[in-house]
Amino acid sequence: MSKSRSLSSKNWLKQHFRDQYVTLAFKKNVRSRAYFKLEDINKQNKLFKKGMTIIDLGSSPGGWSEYASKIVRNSGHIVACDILPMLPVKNVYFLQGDIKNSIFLNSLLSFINRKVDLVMSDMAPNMTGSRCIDNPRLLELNRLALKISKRVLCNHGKLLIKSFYGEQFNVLVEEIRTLFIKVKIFKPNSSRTRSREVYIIASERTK
Ligand SMILES: C[S@@+](CC[C@H](N)C(=O)[O-])C[C@H]1O[C@@H](n2cnc3c(N)ncnc32)[C@H](O)[C@@H]1O
Repeated sequence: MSKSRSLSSKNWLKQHFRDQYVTLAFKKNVRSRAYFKLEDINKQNKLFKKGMTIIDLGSSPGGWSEYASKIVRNSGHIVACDILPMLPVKNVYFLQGDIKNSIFLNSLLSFINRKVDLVMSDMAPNMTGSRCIDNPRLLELNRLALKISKRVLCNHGKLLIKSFYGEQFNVLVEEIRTLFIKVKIFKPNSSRTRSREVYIIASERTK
Protein backbone atom coordinates (compact mmCIF):
# COMPACT_ATOMS: atom_id res chain seq x y z
CA MET A 1 0.00 0.00 0.00
CA SER A 2 1.36 3.49 -0.87
CA LYS A 3 2.22 5.92 1.94
CA SER A 4 -0.64 8.30 1.03
CA ARG A 5 -3.19 5.45 0.74
CA SER A 6 -2.18 4.07 4.16
CA LEU A 7 -2.45 7.60 5.64
CA SER A 8 -5.95 8.03 4.22
CA SER A 9 -6.96 4.57 5.57
CA LYS A 10 -5.69 5.64 9.00
CA ASN A 11 -7.68 8.89 8.78
CA TRP A 12 -10.80 6.95 7.74
CA LEU A 13 -10.43 4.61 10.75
CA LYS A 14 -9.87 7.59 13.10
CA GLN A 15 -13.02 9.34 11.82
CA HIS A 16 -15.01 6.08 11.81
CA PHE A 17 -14.41 5.47 15.53
CA ARG A 18 -15.24 9.11 16.35
CA ASP A 19 -18.49 8.85 14.40
CA GLN A 20 -21.57 9.15 16.67
CA TYR A 21 -23.49 6.55 14.65
CA VAL A 22 -20.69 4.00 14.99
CA THR A 23 -20.87 4.56 18.78
CA LEU A 24 -24.66 4.34 18.70
CA ALA A 25 -24.55 1.09 16.68
CA PHE A 26 -22.26 -0.34 19.35
CA LYS A 27 -24.50 0.89 22.20
CA LYS A 28 -27.74 -0.34 20.61
CA ASN A 29 -26.08 -3.60 19.61
CA VAL A 30 -26.96 -3.31 15.92
CA ARG A 31 -24.73 -4.67 13.16
CA SER A 32 -23.78 -1.47 11.36
CA ARG A 33 -24.28 2.30 11.21
CA ALA A 34 -26.31 1.61 8.05
CA TYR A 35 -29.17 0.63 10.43
CA PHE A 36 -29.61 4.34 11.31
CA LYS A 37 -29.55 5.43 7.68
CA LEU A 38 -32.45 3.12 6.93
CA GLU A 39 -34.23 4.32 10.07
CA ASP A 40 -33.80 7.94 8.89
CA ILE A 41 -34.94 7.07 5.37
CA ASN A 42 -38.01 5.28 6.69
CA LYS A 43 -38.97 8.01 9.19
CA GLN A 44 -39.24 10.52 6.36
CA ASN A 45 -40.45 8.28 3.54
CA LYS A 46 -42.60 5.59 5.19
CA LEU A 47 -41.30 2.62 3.23
CA PHE A 48 -42.03 -0.20 5.65
CA LYS A 49 -45.16 -1.89 6.92
CA LYS A 50 -45.78 -5.01 8.91
CA GLY A 51 -46.21 -8.09 6.74
CA MET A 52 -44.28 -6.88 3.68
CA THR A 53 -42.17 -8.99 1.33
CA ILE A 54 -38.70 -7.44 0.97
CA ILE A 55 -35.47 -8.15 -0.89
CA ASP A 56 -32.32 -6.77 0.77
CA LEU A 57 -29.50 -6.69 -1.79
CA GLY A 58 -25.98 -6.32 -0.38
CA SER A 59 -27.16 -7.07 3.13
CA SER A 60 -24.01 -7.93 5.04
CA PRO A 61 -23.21 -7.35 7.93
CA GLY A 62 -26.98 -6.97 8.41
CA GLY A 63 -27.97 -3.51 9.70
CA TRP A 64 -30.75 -3.04 7.10
CA SER A 65 -32.00 -6.59 7.58
CA GLU A 66 -32.17 -6.02 11.35
CA TYR A 67 -34.15 -2.81 10.89
CA ALA A 68 -36.54 -4.37 8.35
CA SER A 69 -37.03 -7.43 10.55
CA LYS A 70 -37.94 -5.23 13.52
CA ILE A 71 -40.79 -3.64 11.55
CA VAL A 72 -42.01 -6.47 9.34
CA ARG A 73 -41.77 -9.09 12.09
CA ASN A 74 -42.72 -12.68 11.44
CA SER A 75 -45.79 -11.75 9.39
CA GLY A 76 -43.60 -10.70 6.43
CA HIS A 77 -40.90 -12.19 4.26
CA ILE A 78 -37.39 -10.79 4.04
CA VAL A 79 -34.84 -12.34 1.73
CA ALA A 80 -31.33 -10.95 1.98
CA CYS A 81 -28.24 -11.66 -0.10
CA ASP A 82 -24.59 -10.70 -0.23
CA ILE A 83 -21.30 -11.99 -1.61
CA LEU A 84 -20.05 -11.97 1.96
CA PRO A 85 -21.47 -14.18 4.71
CA MET A 86 -23.96 -12.75 7.18
CA LEU A 87 -24.77 -13.96 10.69
CA PRO A 88 -28.45 -14.92 11.08
CA VAL A 89 -31.03 -12.16 11.60
CA LYS A 90 -34.44 -13.08 13.03
CA ASN A 91 -37.11 -13.55 10.31
CA VAL A 92 -34.58 -13.05 7.50
CA TYR A 93 -33.61 -15.73 4.95
CA PHE A 94 -30.07 -15.14 3.81
CA LEU A 95 -28.54 -16.43 0.57
CA GLN A 96 -24.84 -15.92 -0.04
CA GLY A 97 -23.81 -15.18 -3.63
CA ASP A 98 -22.94 -12.63 -6.28
CA ILE A 99 -25.96 -10.86 -7.73
CA LYS A 100 -24.03 -10.39 -11.01
CA ASN A 101 -24.07 -14.15 -11.44
CA SER A 102 -27.26 -14.98 -13.37
CA ILE A 103 -27.51 -18.51 -11.92
CA PHE A 104 -27.40 -17.10 -8.39
CA LEU A 105 -29.85 -14.32 -9.29
CA ASN A 106 -32.36 -16.78 -10.78
CA SER A 107 -32.13 -19.07 -7.75
CA LEU A 108 -32.70 -16.06 -5.48
CA LEU A 109 -35.80 -15.03 -7.45
CA SER A 110 -37.23 -18.54 -7.59
CA PHE A 111 -36.59 -18.87 -3.86
CA ILE A 112 -38.77 -15.77 -3.27
CA ASN A 113 -41.40 -16.97 -5.75
CA ARG A 114 -43.88 -14.15 -5.07
CA LYS A 115 -44.39 -10.47 -5.83
CA VAL A 116 -42.30 -8.15 -3.68
CA ASP A 117 -43.31 -4.91 -1.91
CA LEU A 118 -39.84 -3.43 -1.51
CA VAL A 119 -36.51 -4.01 -3.25
CA MET A 120 -33.71 -2.31 -1.34
CA SER A 121 -30.11 -2.19 -2.44
CA ASP A 122 -27.26 -0.94 -0.28
CA MET A 123 -24.83 -2.79 -2.55
CA ALA A 124 -21.46 -1.16 -3.06
CA PRO A 125 -18.32 -2.47 -4.71
CA ASN A 126 -14.99 -2.58 -2.89
CA MET A 127 -13.90 1.03 -3.20
CA THR A 128 -10.54 1.73 -4.81
CA GLY A 129 -10.72 5.50 -4.23
CA SER A 130 -10.61 6.11 -7.97
CA ARG A 131 -13.90 7.55 -9.23
CA CYS A 132 -13.42 6.29 -12.76
CA ILE A 133 -13.24 2.71 -11.43
CA ASP A 134 -15.72 2.94 -8.52
CA ASN A 135 -18.53 4.85 -10.28
CA PRO A 136 -19.10 2.39 -13.16
CA ARG A 137 -18.93 -0.55 -10.73
CA LEU A 138 -21.57 0.98 -8.49
CA LEU A 139 -23.67 1.92 -11.49
CA GLU A 140 -23.64 -1.69 -12.66
CA LEU A 141 -24.97 -2.79 -9.22
CA ASN A 142 -27.59 -0.02 -9.29
CA ARG A 143 -28.79 -1.16 -12.73
CA LEU A 144 -29.02 -4.74 -11.53
CA ALA A 145 -31.19 -3.64 -8.60
CA LEU A 146 -33.39 -1.76 -11.08
CA LYS A 147 -33.63 -4.83 -13.34
CA ILE A 148 -34.58 -7.02 -10.36
CA SER A 149 -37.24 -4.54 -9.25
CA LYS A 150 -38.70 -4.62 -12.78
CA ARG A 151 -39.04 -8.39 -12.54
CA VAL A 152 -40.39 -8.80 -9.01
CA LEU A 153 -42.11 -5.66 -7.71
CA CYS A 154 -45.88 -5.65 -7.33
CA ASN A 155 -47.79 -2.65 -8.74
CA HIS A 156 -47.59 -0.59 -5.55
CA GLY A 157 -44.01 -1.81 -4.88
CA LYS A 158 -41.09 0.49 -4.06
CA LEU A 159 -37.40 0.57 -4.85
CA LEU A 160 -34.66 1.98 -2.63
CA ILE A 161 -31.14 2.23 -4.07
CA LYS A 162 -27.89 3.59 -2.66
CA SER A 163 -25.93 5.41 -5.33
CA PHE A 164 -23.27 8.12 -5.63
CA TYR A 165 -23.50 11.61 -7.01
CA GLY A 166 -21.19 11.79 -9.98
CA GLU A 167 -20.91 11.18 -13.65
CA GLN A 168 -23.84 9.12 -14.96
CA PHE A 169 -25.94 9.71 -11.81
CA ASN A 170 -28.48 11.74 -13.79
CA VAL A 171 -28.57 9.06 -16.48
CA LEU A 172 -29.41 6.45 -13.83
CA VAL A 173 -32.16 8.68 -12.39
CA GLU A 174 -33.65 9.08 -15.89
CA GLU A 175 -33.60 5.29 -16.37
CA ILE A 176 -35.47 4.90 -13.08
CA ARG A 177 -37.98 7.56 -14.14
CA THR A 178 -38.95 5.45 -17.16
CA LEU A 179 -40.16 2.75 -14.77
CA PHE A 180 -41.54 4.75 -11.85
CA ILE A 181 -43.74 7.85 -11.65
CA LYS A 182 -42.35 9.08 -8.33
CA VAL A 183 -38.58 9.30 -7.95
CA LYS A 184 -37.04 11.01 -4.95
CA ILE A 185 -33.39 11.64 -4.13
CA PHE A 186 -32.65 11.54 -0.44
CA LYS A 187 -29.61 12.09 1.78
CA PRO A 188 -30.25 10.89 5.36
CA ASN A 189 -28.78 12.93 8.26
CA SER A 190 -26.85 9.87 9.35
CA SER A 191 -25.02 9.71 6.00
CA ARG A 192 -21.60 11.38 6.31
CA THR A 193 -21.78 14.88 4.83
CA ARG A 194 -18.52 14.50 2.91
CA SER A 195 -19.71 11.19 1.44
CA ARG A 196 -21.06 11.27 -2.13
CA GLU A 197 -23.58 8.58 -1.27
CA VAL A 198 -27.22 9.31 -1.88
CA TYR A 199 -30.41 7.25 -1.85
CA ILE A 200 -32.99 7.00 -4.60
CA ILE A 201 -36.55 6.09 -3.65
CA ALA A 202 -38.86 5.12 -6.50
CA SER A 203 -42.54 4.26 -6.33
CA GLU A 204 -45.66 3.93 -8.51
CA ARG A 205 -44.60 1.76 -11.41
CA THR A 206 -45.36 2.98 -14.88
CA LYS A 207 -45.47 -0.54 -16.39
C1 LIG B 1 -22.44 -0.93 2.44
S1 LIG B 1 -22.40 -2.68 2.53
C2 LIG B 1 -24.04 -3.08 2.98
C3 LIG B 1 -24.35 -2.77 4.43
C4 LIG B 1 -25.67 -3.39 4.85
N1 LIG B 1 -26.81 -2.83 4.11
C5 LIG B 1 -25.95 -3.22 6.31
O1 LIG B 1 -26.95 -2.61 6.65
O2 LIG B 1 -25.19 -3.73 7.13
C6 LIG B 1 -22.39 -3.12 0.83
C7 LIG B 1 -22.48 -4.62 0.59
O3 LIG B 1 -22.69 -4.87 -0.80
C8 LIG B 1 -22.17 -6.16 -1.06
N2 LIG B 1 -22.03 -6.42 -2.49
C9 LIG B 1 -21.21 -5.77 -3.36
N3 LIG B 1 -21.31 -6.31 -4.59
C10 LIG B 1 -22.23 -7.31 -4.50
C11 LIG B 1 -22.73 -8.25 -5.45
N4 LIG B 1 -22.32 -8.24 -6.71
N5 LIG B 1 -23.65 -9.16 -5.03
C12 LIG B 1 -24.06 -9.15 -3.72
N6 LIG B 1 -23.60 -8.30 -2.79
C13 LIG B 1 -22.69 -7.39 -3.17
C14 LIG B 1 -20.83 -6.12 -0.32
O4 LIG B 1 -20.32 -7.41 -0.11
C15 LIG B 1 -21.20 -5.38 0.97
O5 LIG B 1 -21.45 -6.26 2.04
